[in-house]
Amino acid sequence: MENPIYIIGYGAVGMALAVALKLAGKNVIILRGRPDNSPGRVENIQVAIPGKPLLEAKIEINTLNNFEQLDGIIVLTTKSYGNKQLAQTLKSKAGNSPIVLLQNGLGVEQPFIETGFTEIYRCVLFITSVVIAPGKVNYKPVAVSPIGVVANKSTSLNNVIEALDNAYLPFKAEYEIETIIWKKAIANSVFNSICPLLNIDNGIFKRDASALLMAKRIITECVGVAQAKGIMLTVDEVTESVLQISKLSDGQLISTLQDINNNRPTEIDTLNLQIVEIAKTLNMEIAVQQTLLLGELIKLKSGF
Ligand SMILES: NC(=O)C1=CN([C@@H]2O[C@H](COP(=O)(O)OP(=O)(O)OC[C@H]3O[C@@H](n4cnc5c(N)ncnc54)[C@H](OP(=O)(O)O)[C@@H]3O)[C@@H](O)[C@H]2O)C=CC1
Ligand SMILES: CC(C)(CO)C(=O)C(=O)O
Repeated sequence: MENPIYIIGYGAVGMALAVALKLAGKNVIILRGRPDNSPGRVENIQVAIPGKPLLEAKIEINTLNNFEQLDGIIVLTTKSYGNKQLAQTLKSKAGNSPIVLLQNGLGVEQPFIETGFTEIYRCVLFITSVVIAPGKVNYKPVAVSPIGVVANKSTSLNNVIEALDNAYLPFKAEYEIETIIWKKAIANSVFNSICPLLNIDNGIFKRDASALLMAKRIITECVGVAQAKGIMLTVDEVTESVLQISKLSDGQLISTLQDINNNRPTEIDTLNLQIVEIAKTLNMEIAVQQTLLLGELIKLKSGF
């Protein structure tokens, strides 16, 4: 049997990906992201796609504590605030396994670089997936998700794509991943701050011109930082992307709002607040005041 694909994180993305890969004939194991001493088990996971027959597959759910060594691609679908701890935990188990980060945000790969991982890939996920019951997610693919290289000393990007690409959650190789990461991170800095503060769904920007105007102010600040880093993005193209996401996820609550509602930490540190940190290194702090304020308000609202 081929080496397993280890999916770390038993959440909305991890479950959808595990079922998609299993149905493509892959050997998949989900490992819980948080420390857990439970024994391994097999669970039937269901993925509901609008207008399509229900997908389901039996998936092994296990914990990192039960594995001394991971010989296979490791795919991270956990929340980004756990990365420092996970990089430490995975350090002794991962050997030279490639690690693929499927998380939103900027700088999420940093803990893995600092811990000495040599083969790191980042994906920008164009899907929406929400847990609706234990072992069941509502899932919608939006576009093919690009994966690019962050650090690579051996296996090629194409091997990773070959292992992960599938009919339900398709992936493609991307050689300019940094620009796409920034574009999505700026879009998320809009959705993940404004929507929770207004306690409203993602459709607000296509419904309400004044909300879109507010989004544009954040986009303008963040694009300024991106451009100063040499990332060639324009305010218009990021605004277009926000409008498109707003249309496609109308009625849906952004993860940060779900996190606040469920009394969980949020990923705002790797969104608005990370862009502010990058701005500081460029002496541009004064240019990201609104991005900072929204990030700090999210911190206050979430209590973490
Ligand atoms: N859902 C979506 O539509 C999209 C999500 N993303 C991104 O994908 C990533 C995963 O999102 P999603 O699956 O929705 O999130 P969920 O909240 O559904 O699941 C995330 C998983 O993270 C794990 N986790 C929570 N806290 C920690 C921690 N401190 N340390 C390690 N692991 C932890 C938990 O795993 P466990 O239960 O195994 O312990 C949890 O199941 C995020 O970065 C998100 O921004 C990007 C695009 C779309
Ligand atoms: C903006 C959105 C909804 C796009 O998939 C997303 O990234 C998320 O749910 O975290």
